[in-house]
Amino acid sequence: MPTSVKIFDTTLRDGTQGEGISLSVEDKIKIARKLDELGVHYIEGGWPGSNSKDIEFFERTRTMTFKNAKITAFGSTRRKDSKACDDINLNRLVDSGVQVATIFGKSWDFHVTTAIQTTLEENLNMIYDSVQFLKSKGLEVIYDAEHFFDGYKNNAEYALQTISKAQDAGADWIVLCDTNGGSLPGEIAQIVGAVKAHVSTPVGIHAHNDCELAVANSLAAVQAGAGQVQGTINGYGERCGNANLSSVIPNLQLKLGYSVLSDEQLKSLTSVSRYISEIANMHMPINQPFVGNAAFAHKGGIHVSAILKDASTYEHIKPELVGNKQRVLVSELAGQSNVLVKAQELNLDFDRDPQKSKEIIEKIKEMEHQGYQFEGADATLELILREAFEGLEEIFTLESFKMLVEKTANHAVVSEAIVKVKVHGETIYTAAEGNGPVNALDNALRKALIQYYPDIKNIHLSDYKVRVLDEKDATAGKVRVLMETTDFSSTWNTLGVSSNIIEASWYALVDSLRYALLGRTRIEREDKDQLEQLGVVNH
Ligand SMILES: CC(=O)SCCNC(=O)CCNC(=O)[C@H](O)C(C)(C)COP(=O)(O)OP(=O)(O)OC[C@H]1O[C@@H](n2cnc3c(N)ncnc32)[C@H](O)[C@@H]1OP(=O)(O)O
Ligand SMILES: CC(=O)C(=O)O
Repeated sequence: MPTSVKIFDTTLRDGTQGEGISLSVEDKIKIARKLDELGVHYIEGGWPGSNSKDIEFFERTRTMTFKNAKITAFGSTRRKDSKACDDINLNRLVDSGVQVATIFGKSWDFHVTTAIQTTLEENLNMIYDSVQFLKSKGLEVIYDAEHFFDGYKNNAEYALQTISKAQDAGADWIVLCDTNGGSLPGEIAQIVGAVKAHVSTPVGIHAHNDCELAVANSLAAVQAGAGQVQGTINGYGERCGNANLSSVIPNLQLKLGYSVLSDEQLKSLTSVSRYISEIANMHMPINQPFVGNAAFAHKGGIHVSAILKDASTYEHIKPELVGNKQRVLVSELAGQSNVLVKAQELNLDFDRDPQKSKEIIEKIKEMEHQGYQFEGADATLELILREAFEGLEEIFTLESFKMLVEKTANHAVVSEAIVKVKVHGETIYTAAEGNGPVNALDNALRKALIQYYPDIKNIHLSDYKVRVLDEKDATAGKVRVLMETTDFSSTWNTLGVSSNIIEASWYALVDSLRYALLGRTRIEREDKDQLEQLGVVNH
């Protein structure tokens, strides 16, 4: 049985077959560089026979140096009833300049007769001729046996004949594909075992996630003798995606003891996975195992109390092993421990005053009962904690505000806000228009404050969400406004709750400015450092 496993990353090929993902050549190159730093062994860059973007990717990468990974180009076996040497796709693989070609061929008799509409014999010839042609050009050849598991279940003898043909023609790897993602781990293990008894060529696995089992199936295949796992970062890919390498890799290395990456490389997994989600412009689920923001976040008071004694009470691995970190959330489910940990995180000067933390917990629970929810509003929570532990200076006080919203038959809606605030003992009136009432209020408040706090010109509202709260007693008829503000190098979130949407927005707005003016925290700086490392923040 192998003790090491090769990782074949297909984020740039099968990953881009996922709905909503489209990468430019520049994006692909950035991702390839990151994957190489992570330490994957193969990077499948695309299909040169498919489009000019992929041809350009290979043109550019052929002169680049990769420390760890081999770049591979993807294609299919030759078209039916033709010669391999005349096949455009196979020639594009050779012309791409890669040293490794990955081609897929049919294993399932039903696909041979229905999808490509040829004979079982001709399909065997297509496989043999194509692998042999690429080998004759000096390439390492990875043969992806498409639909192998479905083919084996339907006609095991034929499925085995197809991979024997690839082996006879000199394939370096035979990768068994669960293309439709419908197999279960027990079946995968049994069939990989049967294949291992049939061929001597090293075997790999390529699993799709249609039953949410791609990671489990990949692990089962490795345990049955597969030495290569194909997958994508964050599980991107056709339909429900491919095996998620951000989970496959740590499971193989930390749970099953296979050698995959170095310890240092494994520590970059979280940042690589988040970097790729940024470049792909795909939302990263917070609860993604190992690398998600919530993968080691503790909310329940019981959990937090225990992790303070020993983190392994509620953590299956040390988050640092994969470059993630522990987080403690404060909410209505919190106990005193949550507040103490949060206060420590914020570097607050407190002397473990149990009475004070108890009061804060009570206050937070009451506010959550009224509709506040602090998990998404770290800045508002921080202001509450700073206020309680350190006391905060008042940057201004509201005397009043008024809103005017006017719509005439012939003109678009105009919003205007008039604000009266007291700053440093002086009362200031301002009025401003905006493209909506909240924008007008924001503009008027800034106008009042800018002479005292010129820094606010650099901050902007970047997101605004309103949620109508459930009809529970305390929250009936209320809305919760969540605001995101940015200074283009960091962002922070604040929150307001009221039965009036303008008042809720006001609370969130005031907190967003207070937070900006009262100084960023260690956490904000850390996040910024992390984003800089990821290359997401530009100066
Ligand atoms: C399991 C997988 O994920 S495989 C990868 C799937 N990815 C993609 O398809 C993305 C890239 N694809 C493309 O850009 C295009 O489909 C191309 C350029 C490859 C082919 O385009 P076209 O020539 O217009 O063919 P089209 O896509 O309509 O049909 C596929 C053809 O390939 C044939 N084909 C399918 N699999 C194979 C195979 N393993 N070996 C040989 N031929 C095959 C089909 O029979 C069909 O031929 P037909 O037109 O004679 O019926
Ligand atoms: C090759 C491939 O992508 C598959 O069979 O799913």
